[in-house]
Amino acid sequence: MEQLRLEPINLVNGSVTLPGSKSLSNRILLLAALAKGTTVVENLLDSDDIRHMLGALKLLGVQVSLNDDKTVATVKGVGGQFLTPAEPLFLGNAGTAYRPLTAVLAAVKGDYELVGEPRMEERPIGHLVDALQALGGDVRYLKNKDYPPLKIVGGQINGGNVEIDGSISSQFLTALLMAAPLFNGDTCIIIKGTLVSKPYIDITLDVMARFGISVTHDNYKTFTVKGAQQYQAVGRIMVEGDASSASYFVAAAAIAGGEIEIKGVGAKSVQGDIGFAKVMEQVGAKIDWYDERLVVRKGQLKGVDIDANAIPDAAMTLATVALFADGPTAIRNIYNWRVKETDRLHAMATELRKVGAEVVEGEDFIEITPPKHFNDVAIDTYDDHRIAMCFAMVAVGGKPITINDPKCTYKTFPTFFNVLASVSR
Ligand SMILES: O=C(O)C1=C[C@@H](OP(=O)(O)O)[C@@H](O)[C@H](O)C1
Ligand SMILES: C=C(OP(=O)(O)O)C(=O)O
Repeated sequence: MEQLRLEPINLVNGSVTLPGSKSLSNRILLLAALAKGTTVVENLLDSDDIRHMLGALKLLGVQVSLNDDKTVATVKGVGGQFLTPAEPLFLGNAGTAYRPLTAVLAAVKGDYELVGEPRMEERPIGHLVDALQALGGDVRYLKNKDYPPLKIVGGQINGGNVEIDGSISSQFLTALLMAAPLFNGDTCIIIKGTLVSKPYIDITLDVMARFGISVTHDNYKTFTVKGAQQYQAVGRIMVEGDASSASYFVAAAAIAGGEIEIKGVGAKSVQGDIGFAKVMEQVGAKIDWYDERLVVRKGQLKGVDIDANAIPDAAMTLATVALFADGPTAIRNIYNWRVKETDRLHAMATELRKVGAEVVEGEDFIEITPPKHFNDVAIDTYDDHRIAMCFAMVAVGGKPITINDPKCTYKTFPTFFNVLASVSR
């Protein structure tokens, strides 16, 4: 197995231009494909999750041309007329490809099989399939009930009232919202249970609006979408920088001496993970806010006790910032860490303990007391890009660390370690 040795970094300095947001890239590609007309997508993320969406769209008969560095895509929308693919759509472990495609393909004519990596077969999708089946969609499990892979016979869905459980993943509601304009009639979606990861719904509504579809909702409890609508191509659309990827550089500047300018997200971001920078201000970071960039400097870091339900991805970065805070940090209301790339609650607890922290792993929370002494260890990454990236903060804090399988960052940020090296002094 490949390993990456990170020597202590005491100072960070310079400017980072973020790659495009994963959440925005995959939503925009799918809606551009469904739309009538051509859309040019700028600052597209080039990573595994996006490659899986692009691969699926190609098999569905959508023409997408990419520039040399794969950050500009010209998408010829097919107006909702996909081809039946000659082979199963392989979607890796990309939730932002698998879930929205499931709902959309249930609503357009054709036969589809959606498959993924072994971990994808352990990530639940029952709440979405229940809702699609309740609407009359023909979606079947090919292996285990409630889990991928799926067989879908797409066709007309009439719409109507439908409940969806929002307690495990917001991506199920995102998927249903994106598909609902394709249904014959109007749809009223009623949220059952508490909706997790709520800010991702704002991203979905924002992207749908850019493609001409408005959704009304009553404080995220019920959502109403008109049926028989067509997404409209937007000409050119620019993908914001990835706010989750920004979290590593916000943290790095807060931990080490120096200053980092982070270009691509700021006060105007539509991504909820920008909230991580607000949390870091509570922790002690010094941040200057601009519309589309941040400038971050070190502060005296203290432990915090936060509800991180709205920022599940960036909250992993807080767990390694906690190693350098005065006093313990508690990160709460993060049960769904357990159903992502790996069981992240268990994996983070295990690896933080290896470094020397005292850790309490609750069913839906984690408490971290900083180490008295740091161990120079190799971090297992469980095929989870965010574990690899957030444990780089140990080196930023001046302690050597080894990252096993560093290429798992390719899921969302293939150049992460190079970008980190470019600001490390
Ligand atoms: O909709 C999205 O783009 C995402 C939603 C979140 O998932 P959950 O809603 O499953 O928490 C997040 O963790 C994921 O990385 C991206
Ligand atoms: C949970 C994540 O990914 P996915 O979109 O596959 O859910 C993530 O990127 O942290």
